[in-house]
Amino acid sequence: MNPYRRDRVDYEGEGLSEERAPQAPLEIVEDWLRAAVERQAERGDVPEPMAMSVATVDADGVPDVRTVLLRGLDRRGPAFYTSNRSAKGRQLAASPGVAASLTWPAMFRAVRFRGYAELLPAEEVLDYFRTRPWGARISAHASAQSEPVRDRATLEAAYEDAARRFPDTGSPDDVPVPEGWGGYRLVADRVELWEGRRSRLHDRLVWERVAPGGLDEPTAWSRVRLAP
Ligand SMILES: Cc1cc2nc3c(=O)[nH]c(=O)nc-3n(C[C@H](O)[C@H](O)[C@H](O)COP(=O)(O)O)c2cc1C
Repeated sequence: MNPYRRDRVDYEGEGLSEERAPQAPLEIVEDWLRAAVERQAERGDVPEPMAMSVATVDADGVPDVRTVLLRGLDRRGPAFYTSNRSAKGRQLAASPGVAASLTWPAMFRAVRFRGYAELLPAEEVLDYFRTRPWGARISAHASAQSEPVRDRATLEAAYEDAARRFPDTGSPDDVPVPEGWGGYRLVADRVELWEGRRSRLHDRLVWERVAPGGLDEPTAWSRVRLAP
């Protein structure tokens, strides 16, 4: 038996109706993120509820994708932190089009964004960097993300070197933000909510931007149901 075809789970999402969906997407996206976090706390079957796949395109127009953590969401869009000099950073600098999705299989739910990426301002980056544990802040110095490293020992030596330069004093300011470390906000023009239903007859509601405005502004969005 082909192992990729063995399991067939019928999705039993509670359903996504136009009546219960707001005219602008922010509120329902926030509700779903909150529900995913609560579900993980209660039942433990949604690990890393903020894990978000982020797709970019390279200079040849070939797509790339990787997982990051959604670390902010407001009327402007979802935000994540990373190295701006990484592969994704270089791709976004050349071509800011970006797509992202969060999937919570245990809840039969997914959220999808399309739009363009803008760099997060330095003060937002600093605010977030200060909340990271000391070791994670040190690793940001030790790792030239997406660059080749000779071996694990080289990486660990770079960590030890950064740890000596910026000792742990217990202060959030003991490690500076590394040059080139930052993040992006996905300014969305399209937001989709997907909920799995019986017999693959799923629900899809899509909000498409029709005017300038935040994810919370009803006049900026037109909503449509798509066939699953
Ligand atoms: C669950 C999970 C969370 C991750 N979170 C982040 C993140 O928030 N920021 C980040 O730069 N990389 C994160 N990574 C690593 C990325 O997937 C990726 O390896 C890294 O960003 C380099 O990607 P790039 O070479 O395409 O730029 C995470 C990986 C996983 C599996």
